[in-house]
Amino acid sequence: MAVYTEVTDEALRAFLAEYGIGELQAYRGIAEGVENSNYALKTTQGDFILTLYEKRVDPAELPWFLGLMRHLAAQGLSCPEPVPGRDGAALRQLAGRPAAICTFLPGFWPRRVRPSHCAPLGDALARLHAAGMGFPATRKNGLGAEAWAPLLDRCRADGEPGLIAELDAALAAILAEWPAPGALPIGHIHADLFPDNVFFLEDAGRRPRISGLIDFYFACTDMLAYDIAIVLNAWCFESDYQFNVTKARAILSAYGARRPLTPAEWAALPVLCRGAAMRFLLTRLYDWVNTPPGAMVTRKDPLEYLHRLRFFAHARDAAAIGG
Ligand SMILES: Nc1ncnc2c1ncn2[C@@H]1O[C@H](COP(=O)(O)OP(=O)(O)OP(=O)(O)O)[C@@H](O)[C@H]1O
Ligand SMILES: N[C@@H](CCO)C(=O)O
Repeated sequence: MAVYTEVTDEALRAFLAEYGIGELQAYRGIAEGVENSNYALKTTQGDFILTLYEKRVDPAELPWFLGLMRHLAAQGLSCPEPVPGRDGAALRQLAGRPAAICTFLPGFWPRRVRPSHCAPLGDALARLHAAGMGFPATRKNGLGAEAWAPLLDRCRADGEPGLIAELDAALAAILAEWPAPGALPIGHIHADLFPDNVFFLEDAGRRPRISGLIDFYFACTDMLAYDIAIVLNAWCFESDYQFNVTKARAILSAYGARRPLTPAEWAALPVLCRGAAMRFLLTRLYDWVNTPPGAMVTRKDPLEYLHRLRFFAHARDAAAIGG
């Protein structure tokens, strides 16, 4: 579940009085998500999402995330748009936590990814990258390549020794090949565009179209192709860990129709995919060894990403992963 901070009825009504978004009619905590506390609000003026920012989000960075979301929405990308209070401020305090209200997006995230989700996804990722171009402020990727060795060290004492040894070797190989700064095009990337952060609506023929992208709290300024690598990791593996090259091709060709990849990006794609697998493996492993038994949060399985890492380690070139 992800309601770490409980909000009382009274506190919420007092909070909403600072906005001009109507009277509260109903609200409920949202069980999904692991990072922040989320509430769905219904007011006399419509539906909204209230987020209370928890552990991993640095409050000093919230203006950047909210500013990026505002910028992307203004460029026509469908994403949550921060709603300002009567005083113009979108970032406020509630129940002792930084909090913001954003617009509600309709649609559902795909519990089972079908190939037909993948072209719209690739297209949306390219649109996101294009829309981000005019946002001037940058944010370093706090979970980028230089964060991985320290993260692995913090898992070392509690991780299974065979696994830690495999990760040590894999990480050394990834870092040895990692693109140098400036080698690939950079921009603002989502950095966590998993199926649960992409909402779809379907027409009568079950053809999905994207209704919006959510959860920009890992967004940062990094290699655009690294965002593609994250998406290939998160969307293209079946439950038996088989890589679905049809899905990957659909993502890559729809993305490339809007922004063709450079030869250097194609060449780097396999190592970027290994790096992305390593990043999610490590954060999941860290959470796995540091979440106390009985905590009210669903831990995600790190080993899913070990299988992905092993797959990408055998991919000789981009053609092996759908390029
Ligand atoms: N703008 C929005 N419109 C509609 N629903 C939303 C919106 N933002 C969040 N939600 C709902 O809240 C859930 C959790 O949101 P989100 O993924 O941002 O949380 P989180 O705690 O940051 O999770 P994680 O980082 O684990 O994905 C979503 O699956 C969705 O159901
Ligand atoms: N998408 C992440 C969770 C945090 O955003 C994962 O699946 O490990």
